[in-house]
Amino acid sequence: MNSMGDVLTLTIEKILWRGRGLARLDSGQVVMIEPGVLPEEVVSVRVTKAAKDFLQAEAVRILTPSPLRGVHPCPHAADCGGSRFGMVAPETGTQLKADILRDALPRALGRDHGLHIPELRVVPSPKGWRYRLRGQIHVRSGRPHAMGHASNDLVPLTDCLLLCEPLAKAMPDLAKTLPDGRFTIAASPDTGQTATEQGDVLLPFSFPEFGLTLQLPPGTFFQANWALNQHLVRSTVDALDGFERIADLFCGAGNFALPLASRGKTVLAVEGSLPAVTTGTRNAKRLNLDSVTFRDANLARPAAWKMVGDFAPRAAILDPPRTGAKGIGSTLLGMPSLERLAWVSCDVVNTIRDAKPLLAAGWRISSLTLFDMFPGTWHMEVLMILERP
Ligand SMILES: C[S@@+](CC[C@H](N)C(=O)[O-])C[C@H]1O[C@@H](n2cnc3c(N)ncnc32)[C@H](O)[C@@H]1O
Repeated sequence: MNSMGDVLTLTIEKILWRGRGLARLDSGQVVMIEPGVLPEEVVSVRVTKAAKDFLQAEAVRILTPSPLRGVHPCPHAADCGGSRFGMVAPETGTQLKADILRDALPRALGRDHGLHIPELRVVPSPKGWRYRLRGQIHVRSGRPHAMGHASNDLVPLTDCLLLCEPLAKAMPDLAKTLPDGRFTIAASPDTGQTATEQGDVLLPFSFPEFGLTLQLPPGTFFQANWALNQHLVRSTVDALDGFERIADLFCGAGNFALPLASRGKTVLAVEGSLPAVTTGTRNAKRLNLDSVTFRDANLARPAAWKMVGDFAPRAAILDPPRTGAKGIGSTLLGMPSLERLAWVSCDVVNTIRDAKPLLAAGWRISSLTLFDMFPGTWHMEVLMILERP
């Protein structure tokens, strides 16, 4: 029996969903190791939790490194948890994520799921580093910090390799304008202009393929990897080609709804954050996109779904937060007008949990695409298209 604090030598079998390494003791007992280890590495680990069926552990030393492991390029890597897979080349990271997804998806579906899983399409990020146009910093005495991964201590930041160049460069000056606290900072992909969530600056964000430029406040949610977001939006819009009435649920400020409206679709865009709805509505008005209606509603409540049902969409986009949207599968099943769903997922295990009632009723997964939105981390965005039987 192992207990907390024990040090073990283990070989990593594979990386699990959420980035943890899986290893087994000679007895067969599973050990899950905190993110940052790679397949086939021999690692010295310290047990941090001894549960009944498994152990949790953290790596103390990499004894035999994977040939995939290189030197992490960030000076803050040892303390900051922001890019825990930054020790592999970005292309390798993308392949690693594809392996993680190929392993996790059938397991989430359940042992005897009997479903056809389409071949995975993988879209890498145009940039492996310096891709984020939005980030969060903790400010203390006018200086930027990140939350340390091994503790709750703040790590002073001189740079962040995830942030695009203009934002990383402006970070110290932006921090000087802020009181102590946690703040969003953002940069425009069009002009490089930077701003914090405080104040009333609007930053331009273009969709060249759709001929649209949105004006977004830095504090509003938008996809941080804007270059790859172009591919995500195009794939989603293409997947719903042929449908005229579309519900964009968990729509944010209209990342999908506005491009869809620019193609003449009638869109009901539903979102629980009022500032995002206000931003979406303002952009629709500015751009004369009058076939989209934004509604501020909580999709955990039946009243919101009554509104969606009354709209009678033929297709829907679902892009809930990481925690997913429990109960949504049964609600969608009760909506007879729906024929196709574009489910945008940043946690596919939660998505499968939520989609199970639809899959059990015969809906099929017709396509599956991994967008490597967050290089340097284990996180990924998955677009799953579901079709009514
Ligand atoms: C992953 S973001 C997606 C936003 C948008 N689709 C985009 O691509 O920019 C999830 C969105 O769901 C919204 N949200 C979370 N819980 C919600 C709820 N219960 N009802 C409605 N919207 C919710 C959040 O405010 C956030 O804007």
